[in-house]
Amino acid sequence: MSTIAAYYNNKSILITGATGFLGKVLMEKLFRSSPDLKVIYILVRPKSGQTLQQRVFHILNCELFKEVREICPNVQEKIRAIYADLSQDDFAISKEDMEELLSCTNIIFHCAATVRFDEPLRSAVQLNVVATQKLLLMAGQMPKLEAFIHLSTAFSNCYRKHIDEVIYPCPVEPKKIIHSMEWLDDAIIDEITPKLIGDRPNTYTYSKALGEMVVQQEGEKLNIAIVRPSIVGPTWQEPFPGWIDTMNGISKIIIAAGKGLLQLQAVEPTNVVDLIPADTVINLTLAVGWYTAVHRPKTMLIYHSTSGHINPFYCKEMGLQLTATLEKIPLEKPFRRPYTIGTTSTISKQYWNTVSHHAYAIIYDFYLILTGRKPRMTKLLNRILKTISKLEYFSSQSWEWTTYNTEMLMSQLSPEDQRVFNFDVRHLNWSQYMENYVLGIKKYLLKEDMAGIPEVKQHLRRLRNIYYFFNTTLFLIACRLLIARSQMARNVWFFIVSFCYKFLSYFRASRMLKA
Ligand SMILES: CCCCCCCCCCCCCCCCCCCCCC(=O)SCCNC(=O)CCNC(=O)[C@H](O)C(C)(C)COP(=O)(O)OP(=O)(O)OC[C@H]1O[C@@H](n2cnc3c(N)ncnc32)[C@H](O)[C@@H]1OP(=O)(O)O
Ligand SMILES: NC(=O)C1=CN([C@@H]2O[C@H](COP(=O)(O)OP(=O)(O)OC[C@H]3O[C@@H](n4cnc5c(N)ncnc54)[C@H](OP(=O)(O)O)[C@@H]3O)[C@@H](O)[C@H]2O)C=CC1
Repeated sequence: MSTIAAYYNNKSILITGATGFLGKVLMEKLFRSSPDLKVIYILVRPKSGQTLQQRVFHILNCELFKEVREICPNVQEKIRAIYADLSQDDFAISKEDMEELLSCTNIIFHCAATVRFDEPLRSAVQLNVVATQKLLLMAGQMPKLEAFIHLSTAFSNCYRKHIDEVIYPCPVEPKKIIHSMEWLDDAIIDEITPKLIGDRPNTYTYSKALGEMVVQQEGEKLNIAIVRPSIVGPTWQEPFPGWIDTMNGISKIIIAAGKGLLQLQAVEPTNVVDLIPADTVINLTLAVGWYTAVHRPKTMLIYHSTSGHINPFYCKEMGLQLTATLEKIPLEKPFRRPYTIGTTSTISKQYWNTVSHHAYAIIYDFYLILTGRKPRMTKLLNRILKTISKLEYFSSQSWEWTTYNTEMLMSQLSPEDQRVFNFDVRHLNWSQYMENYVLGIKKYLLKEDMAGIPEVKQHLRRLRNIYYFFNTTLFLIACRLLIARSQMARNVWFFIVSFCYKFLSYFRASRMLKA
């Protein structure tokens, strides 16, 4: 049996952010690989009118947990959902629940965070820094705690091009930031936010960097490690390929491209898209949990979960794969045929934005008005372009992450552990992965009907014909206008027509001779 899987058996595990994308994949893998674990405590808040129990029921009944439901029929009994709101001072956990957590927890996986790039600094700090600090305080009171694993992001120091497995301190101490958030009003915080975040693009990356500093400073007495994934994509292999249920940045680009709404993305074709599958991140996280608890490294280790250094996926390749896949597995109701253009040149971006986005939206809205309907495409397009512009910082650059600790950990694993907790992406086939990515988006995120694919393909063929007809008409109109105004254009036009005529006559004559 796998040593790591055996380690988690009979353990009481606390997970924050279990209702999120990575939290679900983490719980699933734990139940699948170590069905004899004692209990998983999850800190959950009621949301969207659902109680805690309804949320847990919903998670356990999703496709991701299909295999777990068979392997571990009593899975419901092994999950203890604890009411908690991490943005509140004491997490709003009841006294009894807190006592149970403090006395029983063996391992903590801290996944909860706000991942919105445009979160106001106050909320980002509250969740990604203050909540982390409080959880560390709680961890310090847990006599049975063996390891505390904190999920951060490989982009917490994205102002650097080369990122090592170390903490890079922020100029202002987290404690000072936390303190200032207590008395400054929102308007002032908004004003100083750009100065505080400095070269970072948003409050997310900044607050995650502060969170790491807090982990380093306050977790000194704990057995602690940080995992930093890059851009997390759907599952690669486990429990099945393509599972995804989150609309993160890159999925937004894929959906907008699949719906034919977005053709241009600010990317340098030779840049690397550092995608990492969710199951790879979770296998590494579980291996880190085991290693930290059993081998107790003297210093806190940071592990990068990235792909670019060993199996780079270039933007150009991704664009091509995406276009090909979206032809094979089209998304429902496309506005236009999916096509991808990647550029970072301002002039080129403006040209393609006008020709490829705005012109179509205006024409379509005009058509809607003519047919007595309300125009909506320009509004939708502007909204999508605004959203996508917030991702430009990440799509237009490349980073390099060192992975010595991740490689060291891999070398410490037995062959069986390397198989069961595989986090080696060297053999990941990106073309296959992209296909499963689109399939996963279609099936699990957009919940579209697979049986409708032939109909969509037919619709795409119609769109292609409209596109050719439209372009030919435009070309002919342009020629006609030019001919009317310029003797030179007239000469060129007559030359082309007479050349074509002569070629056709020759072709017909030679065919008649052969017959
Ligand atoms: C096509 C050409 C392709 C060419 C070639 C191909 C190569 C491509 C290469 C790509 C390179 C890599 C890219 C890197 C991306 C991520 C990097 C992550 C790095 C960090 C990693 C981490 O550690 S990060 C953790 C995860 N964190 C996120 O990943 C961001 C979360 N995200 C947000 O922080 C918010 O999203 C943000 C963004 C603030 C906007 O915020 P926002 O308010 O402007 O926009 P919203 O998202 O709220 O959407 C507002 C309304 O637009 C509607 N809409 C939105 N998209 C739509 C759509 N596609 N189709 C229809 N409709 C859509 C939506 O349905 C809403 O409508 P309604 O309001 O009616 O519901
Ligand atoms: N996804 C990605 O691309 C990447 C993610 N990461 C990191 O991985 C971790 C998990 O990310 P991911 O799963 O994608 O994020 P999600 O947004 O999918 O999940 C966030 C989780 O945090 C919980 N949460 C947020 N606010 C509160 C609160 N006030 N009280 C209690 N719980 C709260 C959410 O609960 P609820 O369901 O109630 O909202 C949810 O379970 C994060 O730390 C993130 O920074 C790092 C790199 C990339």
